[in-house]
Amino acid sequence: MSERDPPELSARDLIVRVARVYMKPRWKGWVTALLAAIAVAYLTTKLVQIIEPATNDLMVFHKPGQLIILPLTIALYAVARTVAQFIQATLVNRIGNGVVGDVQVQLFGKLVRADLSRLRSQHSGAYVSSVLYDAGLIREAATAGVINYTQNLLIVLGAITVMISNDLVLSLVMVAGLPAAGWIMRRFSKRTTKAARGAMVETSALSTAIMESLDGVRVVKIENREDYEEARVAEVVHRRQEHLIKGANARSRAAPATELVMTLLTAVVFAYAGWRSLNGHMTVGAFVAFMFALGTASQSLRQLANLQTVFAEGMSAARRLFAALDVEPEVRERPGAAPLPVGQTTIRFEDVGFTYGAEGPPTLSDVAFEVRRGETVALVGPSGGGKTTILNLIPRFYDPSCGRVLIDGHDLRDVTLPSLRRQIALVTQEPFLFDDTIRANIAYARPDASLAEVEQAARAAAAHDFILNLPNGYDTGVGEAGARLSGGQRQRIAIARAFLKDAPILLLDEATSALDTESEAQVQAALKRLMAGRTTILIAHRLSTVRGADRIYVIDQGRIVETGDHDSLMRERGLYARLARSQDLEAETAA
Ligand SMILES: Nc1ncnc2c1ncn2[C@@H]1O[C@H](COP(=O)(O)OP(=O)(O)OP(=O)(O)O)[C@@H](O)[C@H]1O
Repeated sequence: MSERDPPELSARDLIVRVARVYMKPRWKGWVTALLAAIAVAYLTTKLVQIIEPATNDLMVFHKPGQLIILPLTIALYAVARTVAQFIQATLVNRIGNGVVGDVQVQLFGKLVRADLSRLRSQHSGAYVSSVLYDAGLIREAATAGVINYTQNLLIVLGAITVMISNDLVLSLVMVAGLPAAGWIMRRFSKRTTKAARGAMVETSALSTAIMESLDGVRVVKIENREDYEEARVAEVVHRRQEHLIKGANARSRAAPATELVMTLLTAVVFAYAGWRSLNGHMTVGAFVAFMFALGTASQSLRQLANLQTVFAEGMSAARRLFAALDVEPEVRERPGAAPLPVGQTTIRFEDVGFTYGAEGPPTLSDVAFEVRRGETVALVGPSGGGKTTILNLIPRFYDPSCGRVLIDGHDLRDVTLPSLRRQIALVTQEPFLFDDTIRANIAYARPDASLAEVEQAARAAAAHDFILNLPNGYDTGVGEAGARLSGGQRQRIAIARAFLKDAPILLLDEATSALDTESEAQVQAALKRLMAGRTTILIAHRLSTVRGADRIYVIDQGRIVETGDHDSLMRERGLYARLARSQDLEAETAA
């Protein structure tokens, strides 16, 4: 039941795709930023070029006429360059953050629609890290990275041109040194790529470890495991640090190593230029200009070396991003799927088999039953028998591995997902509430519902009175996952949500297991009202709650092993009777 994983993309495919998806919609700004970067490179080259006449005319030939013109020209070039740099930076920031926003929204959109099996296969911390961290890395590579790279590359080329026009032989000596610098950059780039990948994996592990410790904070406290959790997180932090240090080292060594090559070449330049000057073949201006060009080129080369890391990290992030975006959910609508008509809402399982994951033993085998409109059917049986799995197949959280699930004769795989899920209300063991107001939580399925409708649903769910006693009534915030409410209150909010949704099919998963007697009585009464007139499938561990069901299916090891009402099943003296007896015994012991 796993989704199909896409093949890994090559570097070229990644670049093309980042350009198509994120850069194309912003091409005007991006091209302007690139033009600004080219202007910066051009003006830098101009500044390099002017050094020779400036030095010769002012220092060697002492031309007073140039005293104003040359410094003024330099100042003009410098101001123009700064303007171009401002334009470039502003655009790069705007485009970059736009890209981050796009990536984050797209990634979350994909996650929230992904198969349950996939979402369950990874900790949510990993998704959080991906949404927050990877997006930033892609931004850096796709905007600042590309534009600065172009700029610095052009500056290097410009500086080399100036050097060649000055002295061909000397330039050839310098150009001969470039492959050495290139080799160093490639070497370090490999290391940074590796470190970037490692850091990403550990960033996701870190979010996971932190979220897990906080989610389970009560267990951590009661078991005095704070030190252990701290050490666990410290270990991940340490591993992440190792990768970050390796990456940073490679990055910071790449620049000085490139610089070393350039400085060694400078020594060669001095030797050669000194010899030429002694013979009267080189002016001071030419030499100073050459050295200035060399300095500019080497600074840009250093920047290029640094940018290798940005690209390496961006590529790793883009690879992860697209791998996540390209996963096609298994549970999806067939082409031409039609809405499920609102009809009798008879649910039918036909020889359904189901296996979690690609292999492993089947969780369900030959499950066949029918629930007609308005009936209440209970699923009972030992823990792990497959009751929740049966329930999960009805809203298509998963699809059966074999057999069919039908509503009013329509195979669920042939109907549209929203139309199917509109007809189903689900109240689970641990109802989930969002960190929002009571009203928003009740109206989650119908955000347009009026306050009167929300109140009516809350009354039916025996929740209205306690809601009015809260500080802000229906506008009271419930806290993270409803933490400010009791278990019974959360249940009743979930029941109110189901009332408001008013769906013809009701799925109840052990809705009253965690409540005290008084809460349970209130919740039971509310559920009874909710079930009236709806097609209901109810899972319960406590058999006392299923006595009123029209039929009871006893599920054991993925199969229906007994069927009947309470009395007939008791007479059968099978598994149900045994479970009932053991629960009576427990009740007596508890009393
Ligand atoms: N996401 C999953 N991935 C793999 N196996 C799973 C998954 N969910 C459940 N199972 C396995 O499927 C089997 C049936 O689980 P299910 O939750 O349907 O049982 P249940 O009858 O509802 O149990 P309980 O009464 O304890 O809630 C169990 O063996 C369980 O380990």
